[in-house]
Amino acid sequence: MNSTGDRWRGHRKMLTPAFHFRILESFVPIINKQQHIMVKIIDDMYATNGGVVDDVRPLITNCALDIICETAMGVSIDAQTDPESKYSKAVRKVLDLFTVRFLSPWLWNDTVFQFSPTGAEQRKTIKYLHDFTDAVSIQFGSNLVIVLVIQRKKKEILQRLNAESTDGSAPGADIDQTMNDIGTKRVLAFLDNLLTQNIKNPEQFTERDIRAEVDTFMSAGQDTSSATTQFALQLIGHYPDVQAKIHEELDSIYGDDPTRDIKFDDLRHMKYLEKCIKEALRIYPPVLFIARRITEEFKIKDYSIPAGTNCMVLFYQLHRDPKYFPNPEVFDPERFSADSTNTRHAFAYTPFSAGPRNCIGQR
Ligand code: HEM
Repeated sequence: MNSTGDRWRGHRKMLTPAFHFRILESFVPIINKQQHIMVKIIDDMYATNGGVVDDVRPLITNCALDIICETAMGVSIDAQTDPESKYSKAVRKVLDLFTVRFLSPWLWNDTVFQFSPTGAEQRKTIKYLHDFTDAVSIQFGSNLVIVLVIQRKKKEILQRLNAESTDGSAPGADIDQTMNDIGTKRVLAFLDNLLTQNIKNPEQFTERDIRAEVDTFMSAGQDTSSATTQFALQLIGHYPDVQAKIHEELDSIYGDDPTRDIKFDDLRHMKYLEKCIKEALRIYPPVLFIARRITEEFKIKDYSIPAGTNCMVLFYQLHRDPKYFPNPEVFDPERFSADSTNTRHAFAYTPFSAGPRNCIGQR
């Protein structure tokens, strides 16, 4: 996410196949496992708290964290069942420190930030997260088991690769076949995909690069997804007519068995819910803005923007332009009916950004 130029282009090309539909579909069992845990926690709270569930935000945050950890790294950190999990607290903290810096202009200067208590706290927390990515600590009850995930997984793949390579071909020659074989036994995480790239091109895609990409997935994927869910629930809660329609749609899918596992194909039938989520992303885009450094001078109307300028695109404001979204503060999922979407300017709504650096996890 922070790299530029050829390095970014090369990594983006390598990572794009990891977001293929087929791979996302293989994550459905993980999502089901975690959503069942969350529903049980909510049910228990409801039963023991006089029919009231006070605050679903931490539940959603922890569920999103468990899903992203398992899909990105193939390990479970049990954030839902162990709310004291040090890792989930550290992720939260890093995001909070980012907000503190953003709201404190005197900390924008890198040197000042480096010597500030906030900078020191951020360094400490990021170091913990890096160490975690290299050596994931999983808590099973009171036993702390340190698993060197990256090394362990690489070893597993290489052992298998060497065992299968009977014709004396170069290491890495059968890597795709080996990964297919491993994939028939367990769900392949993003990390497996990154390790495949590393085994194929160790110099072009190093173990350090793997760590950077896993970090990016964790930070880019977790907070955005959990914020979207929370904002969508809040908005739906304020609009009972919308809520009733969603209920009707879900009943038509799960009516005879409301507790059954979610299937990938169910998504195709959640047309109205999809519109609601899009509308929630319009009103409360989790990425409020993006920033770019201009490399070539260009003009907007009569204003000339010189090279070297830092520019921000404010999605929050863009999504409230009454020219494209009349009564912008009103939650109206019908803004995303096919007719409305087709007639609107393509860049009037960009919660996942647009262009070559848009969100790789959009689908
Ligand atoms: C509702 C959920 C999400 C939203 C609203 C969102 C939004 C965005 C936005 C606006 C950007 C562009 C940032 C920029 O241009 O500077 C971005 C980039 C990115 N997102 Fe997401 N994102 C979401 C979920 C995810 C998920 C689930 C993943 C991965 C598991 C992910 C991975 C990434 C990565 C790797 C990039 C950097 C792409 C690049 O630089 O080539 N995002 N996201």
